[in-house]
This record gives sequence, structure tokens and C-alpha cells, in this order.
Amino acid sequence: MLRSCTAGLRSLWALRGGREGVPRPSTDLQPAPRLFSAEKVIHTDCALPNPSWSKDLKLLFDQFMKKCEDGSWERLPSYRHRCAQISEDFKNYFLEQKPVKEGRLSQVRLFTRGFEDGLGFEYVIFKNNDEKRTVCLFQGGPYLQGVPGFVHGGAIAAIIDTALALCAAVPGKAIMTANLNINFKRPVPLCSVVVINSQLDKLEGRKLFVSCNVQSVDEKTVYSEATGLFIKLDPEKKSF
Ligand SMILES: CCCCCCCCCC(=O)SCCNC(=O)CCNC(=O)[C@H](O)C(C)(C)COP(=O)(O)OP(=O)(O)OC[C@H]1O[C@@H](n2cnc3c(N)ncnc32)[C@H](O)[C@@H]1OP(=O)(O)O
Repeated sequence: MLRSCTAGLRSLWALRGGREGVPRPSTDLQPAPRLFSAEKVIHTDCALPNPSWSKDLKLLFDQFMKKCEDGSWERLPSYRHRCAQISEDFKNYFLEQKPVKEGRLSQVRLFTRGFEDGLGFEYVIFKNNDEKRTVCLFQGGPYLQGVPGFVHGGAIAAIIDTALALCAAVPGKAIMTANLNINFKRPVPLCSVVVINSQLDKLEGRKLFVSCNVQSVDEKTVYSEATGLFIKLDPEKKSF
């Protein structure tokens, strides 16, 4: 079963022209693909439909793209390889941090974008700045399994952290998660689509309080509810 899935993914990868910067999916029988050098890394917006997206995900994506037309909502682009400017922002705060060795830089990926198309986190986030809220459309792929047939709680935590972070995000300010509290109410079926509705509840000095729920597309099932506290890093502190 795994073998035929992998074969399907290989042909999917091939159909997409073996995109530059996208390693070929591996099987048990082959060594892990060699990752390419930094100069070959390309920045593809991953928050756009790809062939692994289900009908539900594409439908919801189209609905939100329509809402973007009057400017009330915006789609947030998302990249596998972190943009240099963001890294620079964080470097200012973490002076003691040892930089990633040059030879491994091209391997560095945003965790939730670290899997090839369809295998891990497929998601797109839309933001309504006036209403201080975001909607994340998420499809958890087969590599995110926890209990058989369901998405791993850690993967749910990761996508919730991401959705809340982008809801709390302040342009030009570096923020980090200080606290994340999740109630897992129902298991999320693997390869299904869920909707994560997040909102900024309160801003108190450097503290941003956010909350979200994870719902089925028909809104009949609430899978999880979470609250998060994000802290704007203090430029005066510089080093932690
Ligand atoms: C472009 C790609 C976008 C992708 C999005 C991905 C999002 C991923 C986000 C993450 O996962 S970040 C990684 C996980 N988080 C961390 O590793 C953070 C580790 N913690 C820290 O580095 C520091 O604790 C932190 C920066 C969060 C805070 O340190 P500070 O020294 O700036 O804050 P400070 O300790 O002075 O506290 C500031 C205020 O926050 C409060 N506070 C801090 N931590 C708290 C906590 N855990 N719970 C409750 N309150 C807290 C603290 O009491 C205080 O309140 P008051 O201003 O009212 O006095």
C-alpha cells in the first residue's frame, strides 16, 4: 500500500516536471535525495493549489480568493525556505545563536513546509486585518499520521501554532510563541480538510493573546480549541 502511494507521488512529482528545488520523493529502497546547493534554492509560494489538494480544499480556497477581491481579506504567501530578511530580524535578538553551517543552509526549511507536496502540511492562510482574524485551510497528509487514520497531535499543534502566529503577527516585529494551550476534542481524520479560525483577542504591551478553533468544513465538528500567547521580542534585550 505504501509502495503504491509512493509510486503515485513519484508520478505526481514527475508530472510537475520534477520542479527545480524539489527533491524526488524517496522510497525505502533508495537513499535520501541529495539536497542541492544554496544557490539553486528557489522560492516558490507554497500557499497555492497543487495537484494534491482535495476538491474541498480547492473549493474553500476559491471562496476565500473571491473574498480577497475587495481587499478585506488577503492570502498570505508562504515559502519553504525562510526569507533572508526574517532570519536577519531574528539574528539581532539571538546574538549567541550558532549559525547553521554553510553546507546545510540549503537544507533549512520551514517545518510546516518541509514535506513534499501532499505528504505533510498542505495549507493556506487568509487574513482579515480589520477584523484581526485569520482562516487557515489545512489538509494533513499521510506523513502526519499519529493514531492510525488520524493526524498526529503534534502536527495539529504545529499548524495551530503557525495559524495563531500569523494571526498575531505584527509587520516588522519579531514575535515568538510563549504559551500554547490546546484542547483536542475529536481526532482529525488523515487527509481530510479542516478550517482553523483564529482571532487576536487582546494586546497588552508586548503580549499578544490569540485563540482559535479547528472545525470541519461543514462546521458541524469542532476538533480542537486553542489559546496562544505570543511575545513581541524586545529590541533592548538583544540576547536571551
Ligand atoms: C514566516 C514564517 C512564519 C511561520 C510561523 C511559525 C510560528 C512558530 C512560532 C514558534 O513556534 S516560536 C518557537 C517556540 N517558542 C520559543 O521557543 C520561545 C522561547 N521563549 C523565549 O524565547 C522567551 O521566553 C520569550 C521571547 C517568549 C519571552 O521572553 P522575553 O524576555 O521577551 O519576555 P519576558 O520574560 O520579559 O516576558 C514579557 C511578558 O510576557 C509574560 N510571559 C512571558 N512568557 C510567558 C508565558 N510562558 N506565560 C505567560 N506569560 C508569559 C511575562 O510575564 C511578561 O509579562 P508582563 O509584561 O506583564 O510582565
